[in-house]
Amino acid sequence: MSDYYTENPESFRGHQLTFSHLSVLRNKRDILKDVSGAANPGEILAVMGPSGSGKTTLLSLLAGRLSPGRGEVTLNGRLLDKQLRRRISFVLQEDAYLCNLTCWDTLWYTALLRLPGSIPTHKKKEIVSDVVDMLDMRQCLNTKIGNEYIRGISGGEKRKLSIACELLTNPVLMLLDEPTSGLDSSAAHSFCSKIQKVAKSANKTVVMSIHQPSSQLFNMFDKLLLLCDGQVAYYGEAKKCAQHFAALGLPCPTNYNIADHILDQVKSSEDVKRKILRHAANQLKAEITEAGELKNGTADLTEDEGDGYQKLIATPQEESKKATCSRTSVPSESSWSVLNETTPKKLTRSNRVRVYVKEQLAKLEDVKTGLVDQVRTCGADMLPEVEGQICKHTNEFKEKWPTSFAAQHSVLFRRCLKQTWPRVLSKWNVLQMIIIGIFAGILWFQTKAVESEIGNRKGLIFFCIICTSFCCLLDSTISVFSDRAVLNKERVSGYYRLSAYYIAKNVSGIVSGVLD
Ligand SMILES: Nc1ncnc2c1ncn2[C@@H]1O[C@H](COP(=O)(O)OP(=O)(O)OP(=O)(O)O)[C@@H](O)[C@H]1O
Repeated sequence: MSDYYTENPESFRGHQLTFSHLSVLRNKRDILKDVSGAANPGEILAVMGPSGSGKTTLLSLLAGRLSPGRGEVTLNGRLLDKQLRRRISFVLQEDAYLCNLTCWDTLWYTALLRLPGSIPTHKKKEIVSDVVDMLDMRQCLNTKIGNEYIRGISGGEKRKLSIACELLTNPVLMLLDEPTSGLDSSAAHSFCSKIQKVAKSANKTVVMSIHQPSSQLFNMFDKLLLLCDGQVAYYGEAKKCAQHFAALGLPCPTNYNIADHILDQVKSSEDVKRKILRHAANQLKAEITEAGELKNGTADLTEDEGDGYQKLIATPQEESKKATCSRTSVPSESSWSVLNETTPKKLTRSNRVRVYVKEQLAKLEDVKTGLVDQVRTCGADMLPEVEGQICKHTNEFKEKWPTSFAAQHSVLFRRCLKQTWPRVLSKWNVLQMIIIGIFAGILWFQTKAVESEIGNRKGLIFFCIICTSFCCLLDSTISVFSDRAVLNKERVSGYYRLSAYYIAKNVSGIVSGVLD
């Protein structure tokens, strides 16, 4: 794997996604109601539910593309802002592409548009190559994407391409909306194992909505969020879900796919649904009460201690233990038990939390002092370099666009030409031009070079100009509709400025029109 995925420590450390009490109301109907949960780095959170249960709406909220009526979404404790939103990738159910480009062209132009201009070209090629290898896409690199008229890459390859385009930017969070729809169970399994590999090796947080996974696929998920009519029917470890439903008196029959079983239950009678939802709501309430008890214990902490506490209360919840503990310095289950054993029994729970927070803050202070000392021992010369690196990373993510206007225009111009080129050079277009040429030749054959023929000659020039302009205009008008989905997708993801696209499209249209 390229060091691009690991060299930025901030991104490799991973981002924990937390969403709490999300509610969306549309046309007086609760599309989502009080949905809470979390997803950890290196893990896959699967969102399941019957059709219309609110999976896509939830993913749109998590991507920051929709504002919730209530609730909040945070990444590593920070509310989603414009800067963070740009580091989230959202792969839609139906993705749009330029049909005449090959997979390699698509990836390469995406890399040129989305990777910061400061990365040299050879490094960008290396990154694209790595992503191709990660998703095992070598065999379709030179195949056109295609559309309903042009035979192109398969549905599964299209899904991989969508994910590859997003992986190029090294996102901190990947949201995939039904990435396996349209794939057979073995293709879906192989696809998800690749996603799992990427999540684990690059420490990405992955949330995917899925309809009806096979049992093999279901076992790959670390956590599961089951939705029923926009409400949480189950949230927790995927492998504990069978046990949970059995405890509710709804055991999964032997040799039956647990994913199918739980979907059947949330689609069954109103009584069963109510029972499942009530139980999930009670569970959530219990967790909130526990968190509330812990929070009360920090009322008299200082501001710094309070910050440490926020990290601490995130960890007792079962879901956040594993990943955060391995990557960051938040306590693990074992540290909780150590804490319980080593602190005097008379201390209340809130006081134990306080002692623990103080210890952790002291440790962090030690680490900070150690780092400063290390830099000092290596020589003061290193400081400007370190500072420069920090500023570079920070600025790269603060800048509004990853590349300059000129670079965007140049890439978009080449891409537009590549997209229109096959049409300009198509046999039908060449034949059309020959017929128009013959027609004009017959009409204006052997026009004499005398004053009385000036009108005729003007007519010929007018005909040629109108013919070229209309072909150009018609082509642009048609392509606006076909390219619109691509433009929308790329604009929402912040690929480029609209002005750069508009100018590139027009200039390439004129060039193709003249060559036509
Ligand atoms: N803007 C809107 N106005 C009114 N209703 C909406 C709006 N957006 C979504 N809905 C409704 O909200 C419900 C949830 O939609 P959503 O697309 O999130 O479901 P889903 O679980 O992703 O479904 P599927 O699995 O079929 O893709 C649907 O019943 C849909 O009709």
